[in-house]
Amino acid sequence: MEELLSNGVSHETLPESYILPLDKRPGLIINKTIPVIDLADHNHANTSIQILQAGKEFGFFQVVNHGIKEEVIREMKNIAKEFFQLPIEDKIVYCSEDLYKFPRLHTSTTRENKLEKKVWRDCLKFVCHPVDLQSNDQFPQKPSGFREIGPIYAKVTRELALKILKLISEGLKLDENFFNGELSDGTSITNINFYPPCPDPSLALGLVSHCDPNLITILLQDDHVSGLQVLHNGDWIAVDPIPNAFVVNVGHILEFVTNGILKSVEHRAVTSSTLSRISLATFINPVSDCVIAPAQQLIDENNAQNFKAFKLKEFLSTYFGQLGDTASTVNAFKI
Ligand SMILES: O=C(O)CCC(=O)C(=O)O
Ligand SMILES: [Fe+2]
Repeated sequence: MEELLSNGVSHETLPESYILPLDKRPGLIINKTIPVIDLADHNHANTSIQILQAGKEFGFFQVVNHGIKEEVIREMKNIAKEFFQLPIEDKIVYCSEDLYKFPRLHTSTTRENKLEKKVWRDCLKFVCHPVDLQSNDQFPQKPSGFREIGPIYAKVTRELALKILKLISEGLKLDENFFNGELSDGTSITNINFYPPCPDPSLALGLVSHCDPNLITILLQDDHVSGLQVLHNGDWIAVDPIPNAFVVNVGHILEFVTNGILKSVEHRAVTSSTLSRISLATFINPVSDCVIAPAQQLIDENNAQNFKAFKLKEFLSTYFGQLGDTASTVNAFKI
C-alpha cells in the first residue's frame, strides 16, 4: 500500500511520481472571483436567480449567512486537523485498498488519473448520509470528539444542500421537491482532504483538474490557506477562502438533470510550500439504482433534450473508467 504523506516525516524533495507534465502544472491565474450569495436574503426569488446565474456561468459559488453555526464549522475543522496530526499508528487502521470500506484513509496512486501521476493529498472518506446514530463506527474513534461533531456536521451540510437544491428547483420552475427522494437520498460521502506543505508546488497539484460525479458538492475550505481553483472560459481562477462560507458546486448529475442549464465545471487544488491545507467536501448522491434523465419540464419544442436517460451505475462506471476525463464522460451521455 502507498505510504501516507501525513506519516509524520517532512518532505524535502518532490518524488518524480508527483511531477506533472508541463501543461498540467499550476500556472497563471486570472483576477476574477466566483459569486458570493447571501442566503439570508429574504427575497427568495432573488436568491434563486443568483444561484442559477452562478451555476450557469461558473458552476460554482460561495454561500454566506447559510445558518450553520460557526461553532459547528470550527469544531469540525479542528477535528479534521487533529485527525491528520494523529500518530501514524492511529491513522493506519483506517487505511485500506478497498474503495468501498468506510471510514477509509488513503493517499493518491498513479492509477487515478490519465496522467499516471500522484497528487499531493491524503484523504479520509466517511459516509455522511445516512447517519446511523445507533452504531458508532461510521466516524473514526480518534480524535475524541469526532463521533460527536461528525453526525452534527453531516446533518447541517445535508440540510444546506437540500436548501440550495430547493432554490434551484424554484428558479427552474420545477416541483419544489424535485431533488428530494431518489436524486439526493443515496449514500453520501464526505472527503477530508489534507494537503501537506509540498516541496515544489510549481510542479505538482493537490488534486488534478476534475468535475465531481455527484449531484451537488458542499465544500468547506481552510480559513486561511487558498488552494481551490476553478476553470472559467479557459482560465483558472482562485477561490479565496471567506471564513465560515461554504463553496457549492454543480456535479455532473445536476448538469444532466437540468439538461445542461447548470454546468459541472473543472476544478483543481494547488499546494503551498510552507502551509498545510484542509478542505471538507460533502458529495450528495442519488440512490444507486436511480435513472438519471433531464427533467421533462425543461424540454419542449424550443429546448431539445441534450442528454440521454441512463442508470447511475452506468454513468459511474464510465466516469471512473475514463479516470475523471470530463469531455469523454459527458460526451458518452450527450444526444
Ligand atoms: O480542496 C479543495 O478545495 C477541492 C476539493 C475537491 O475538489 C474534491 O474533493 O472533489
Ligand atoms: Fe472536486
